[in-house]
Amino acid sequence: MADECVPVIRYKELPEGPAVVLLDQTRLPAEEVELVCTDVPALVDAIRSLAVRGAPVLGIAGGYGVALAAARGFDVADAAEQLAHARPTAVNLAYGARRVEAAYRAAVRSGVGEAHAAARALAEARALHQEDAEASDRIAEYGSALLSELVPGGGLRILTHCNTGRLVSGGEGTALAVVKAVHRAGELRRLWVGETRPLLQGARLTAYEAAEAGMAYSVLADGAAGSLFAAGEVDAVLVGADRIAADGSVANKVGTYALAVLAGHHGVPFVVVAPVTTIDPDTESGSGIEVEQRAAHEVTEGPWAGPMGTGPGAGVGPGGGSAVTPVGAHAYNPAFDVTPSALVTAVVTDEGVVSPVTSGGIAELCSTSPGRASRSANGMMKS
Ligand SMILES: CSC[C@@H](O)[C@@H](O)C(=O)COP(=O)(O)O
Repeated sequence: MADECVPVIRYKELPEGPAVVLLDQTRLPAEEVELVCTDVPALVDAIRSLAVRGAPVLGIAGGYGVALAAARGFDVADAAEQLAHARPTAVNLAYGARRVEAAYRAAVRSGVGEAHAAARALAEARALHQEDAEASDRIAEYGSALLSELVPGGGLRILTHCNTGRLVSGGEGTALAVVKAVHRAGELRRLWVGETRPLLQGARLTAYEAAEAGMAYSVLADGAAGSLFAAGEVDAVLVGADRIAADGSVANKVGTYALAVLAGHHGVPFVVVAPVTTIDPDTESGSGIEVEQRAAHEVTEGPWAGPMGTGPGAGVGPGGGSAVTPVGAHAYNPAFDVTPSALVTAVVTDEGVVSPVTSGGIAELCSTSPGRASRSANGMMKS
């Protein structure tokens, strides 16, 4: 990450006390604005409004939020509960909150006193942040090596969905970290960026990161993916994950499943990239993953004109945007969908690659993964 970038997330001592300071992703790419959260409700709002979003950084936000509660003398158990449930699908959020809560509780039990316990909570949150940055580097290595096996010869045209880069991570991200490594190696011909309706994480955020990295990229309407495959323009699909069940089913941004079906039909590798902390062995299968349902106005109003944008129609509809549907239109707005493992060529993690994607392969990875081991050792509870 270049020095001049506004940090995606940090815990900062301000004159008015400690705070979690976020790069407000709802304002990108128009402006880089920081959002200062001095209490847990403000951070929960930031998580729900997607000012901070994407599985790994949600874990970091959950961790810093609990540390903030401890430092400010709020009820830590309540804070962890609020944060763990702020959004239901990305397992990392509950993981981060519970892990830091467990560190705080262990410190309190050891009798070190509140101030030291708060310091231990912050140290744990910082460790989580650092681990995620390191995981990102390993993911990039594993992912780029896998791609050169799957699609030898370079000149790759990679299709991605949503945003999986530095904005979702302590490091360079997950799927986009792999793309960045391929780009640095001179082997990326084009990054196809699905716009990712309704909130345009692809068009707004991935395009922003692709431009920042100097990649050749094109943004496409989600509905244009089919014709792109039919034209033979896609060599591989790389996406992130919000939760991977024990059977290898993958919950990710809505629209991912359609891309997996297209990739399967056209014989194109479909690769899921995530840290091991996104694997949830307690969720047996995809049908057990809770998919967040979001407000109708995200679909019925143009995000470009509302809180996610700066267009002339801002502020017109009930959600703050300008209505694009008839008044009273109902909407179907799941934030995620679930792709069965049979459609996934490989799951790339910071601890290795699972391919073919089977429950046995996922279980084996978890059993040998230090990340997964520390998760249970730190008292992660299913939320
Ligand atoms: C590495 S990020 C993977 C996923 O979290 C990402 O693809 C995604 O679906 C994010 O959804 P969002 O609703 O923007 O939080």
